Amino acid sequence: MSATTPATPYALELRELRKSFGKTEIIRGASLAVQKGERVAIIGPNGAGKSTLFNLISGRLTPSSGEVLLGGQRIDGSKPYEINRLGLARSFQVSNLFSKLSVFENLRCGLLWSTGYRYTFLRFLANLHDANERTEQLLRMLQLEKRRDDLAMNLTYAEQRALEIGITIAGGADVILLDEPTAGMSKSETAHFIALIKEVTRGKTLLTVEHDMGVVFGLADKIAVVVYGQVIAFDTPEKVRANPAVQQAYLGSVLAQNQANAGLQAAGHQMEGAEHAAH
Ligand SMILES: Nc1ncnc2c1ncn2[C@@H]1O[C@H](COP(=O)(O)OP(=O)(O)OP(=O)(O)O)[C@@H](O)[C@H]1O
Repeated sequence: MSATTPATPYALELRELRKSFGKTEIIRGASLAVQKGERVAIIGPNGAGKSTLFNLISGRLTPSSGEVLLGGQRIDGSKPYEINRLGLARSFQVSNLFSKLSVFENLRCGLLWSTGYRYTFLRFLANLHDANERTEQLLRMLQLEKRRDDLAMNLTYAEQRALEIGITIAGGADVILLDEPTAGMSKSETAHFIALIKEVTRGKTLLTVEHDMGVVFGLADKIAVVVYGQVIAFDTPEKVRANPAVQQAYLGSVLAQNQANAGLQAAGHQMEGAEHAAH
């Protein structure tokens, strides 16, 4: 036996990842190490390379150089379904739901697909009972029990997003990638949905690409700031918010913009106060 105990591998690790499209390098040596169970929001300006990073992690794109490791195992160069089998699932857009299947059937398909039922019919039968039970559990978790037998196409937008996340987690992957999970939702739907995501991904490692700072600060244990194809900061929300390099490159302007409206009202009150003091 070796005298040194190997350290627990990261749930997901990017090592000096690079990706060029033609002559243009878009990902320029991005590194990131995510611990098991962490919830990470990837933020950054438009065109910084966030979606490209997601595509490199999930196998949709192959890196020009560098490594992607899932639980310590190299996955760069593997196909998306192989990466999925190894325990990484990525959310799909609503349009990828089976619109003419019921909510229950959509979830069960997601579950059976990831458990590899299609190899043999006997395995399919053996899995079916378990799959039905697990699907019922998921329905409860997603708060979609009342919609169990409705067709996916008849759900509200927020319910479709919930179903899509349900399908993503159905196969039991440990690492989940969600692309702007609350995009297009109202404020109250968003708040509810953040709580739902936290609930259904408890204990899992979660990465989201997110533009909405409310969602970022509500959901993430850590924030990875991507600027010009590199991860320029990776830390807790408080530390990222206070990081001068992040302020300068990105967050300062975004937060300033987000707070502008609220700030106007506060400024109004301060002005009133100042006028009273002057008199
Ligand atoms: N397949 C591709 N071929 C050529 N260029 C691409 C390809 N995919 C992405 N790009 C370019 O890479 C850059 C980064 O794009 P990407 O979508 O990763 O950024 P992003 O940070 O997700 O942006 P946004 O926040 O606007 O969604 C962009 O300039 C984009 O045009």
